[in-house]
Amino acid sequence: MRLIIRDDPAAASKFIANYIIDRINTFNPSKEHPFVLGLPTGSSPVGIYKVLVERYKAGAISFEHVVTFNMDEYIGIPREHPESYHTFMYKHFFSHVNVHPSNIHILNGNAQDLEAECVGYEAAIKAVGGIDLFLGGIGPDGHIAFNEPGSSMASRTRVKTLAYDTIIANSRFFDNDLEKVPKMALTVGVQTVLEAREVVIIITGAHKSLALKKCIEEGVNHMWTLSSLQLHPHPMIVVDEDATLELQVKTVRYFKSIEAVASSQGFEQILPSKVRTGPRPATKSIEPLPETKQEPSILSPQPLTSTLLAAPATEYPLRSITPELIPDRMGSRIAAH
Ligand SMILES: N[C@@H]1[C@@H](O)[C@H](O)[C@@H](COP(=O)(O)O)O[C@@H]1O
Repeated sequence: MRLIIRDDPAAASKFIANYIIDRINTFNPSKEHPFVLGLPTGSSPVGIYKVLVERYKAGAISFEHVVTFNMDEYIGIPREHPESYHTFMYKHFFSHVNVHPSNIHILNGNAQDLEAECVGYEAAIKAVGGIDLFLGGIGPDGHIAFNEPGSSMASRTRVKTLAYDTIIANSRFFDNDLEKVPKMALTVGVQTVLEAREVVIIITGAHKSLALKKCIEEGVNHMWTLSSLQLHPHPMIVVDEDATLELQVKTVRYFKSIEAVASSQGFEQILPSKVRTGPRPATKSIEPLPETKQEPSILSPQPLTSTLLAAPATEYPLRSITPELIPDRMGSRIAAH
């Protein structure tokens, strides 16, 4: 886990935008080998999109070969609604860069068959070889995408009822009228996020500081679904100073010192080159275990346990099927005389 602390939301956003640009450029995507980017909505990522658009206009990045998957979408409001996540994404990002409309994926909250929509979304992610980098934000209750407290850590894209706290939080976008806030949404699951090769989260503001504490200083807990990142091999959380208010001083100092020492040694903490540039597995998003046992190092920080824990739920070892019950009576065990 990397925790990057910056003075304010603008500096945190700039750090993430530059990180994403660096990742895409290093990956050097092509039509046959596109970079697959997971994207969030909400007020937190707005500053990131702003920098990405500026840097695109300055010629620092192209989205020509970038495929996108959004995290979530409300159910029951038209796509053209000013607060739909479709509208949000076009307003803040897609309309300003050269991403191909055919490469954009956003869940359709008005699909006739919502279940089929979710299954198809997971299949589409798999078909492009999995998500390279999932960018996300969190709610004040620590939810990632719309994976509200109590969501299964093995969850996948599905219909979700929104928590009352989230409905209240989101009412600011609906004239502060709870009645107008959609109560249901489609969302990628916790497991969908964990299967991305890399996850980057932005958290800003004192109102999210308790969630940050729960997610990084305490154990994995389905009541704070961001804490699932502790099971991911390459998570990075970027925060502003306000978001650290509930953290212990030693936690803040620890993560700051890690970053300072790394840069004093002349390098950033980077991903193993295979994760940065592929080659990607055809259908699985998790890298195969190395054949020879490798000691984890700064360039290969992937211990065996994290690989196993982040493996798709379907790949956990299956228990053998319980045999049919055979009727048995104590009497039948007593030898006849
Ligand atoms: N489903 C979205 C989340 O993906 C987002 O992280 C959260 C935070 O939004 P904000 O950044 O506005 O606090 O809002 C909604 O709940």
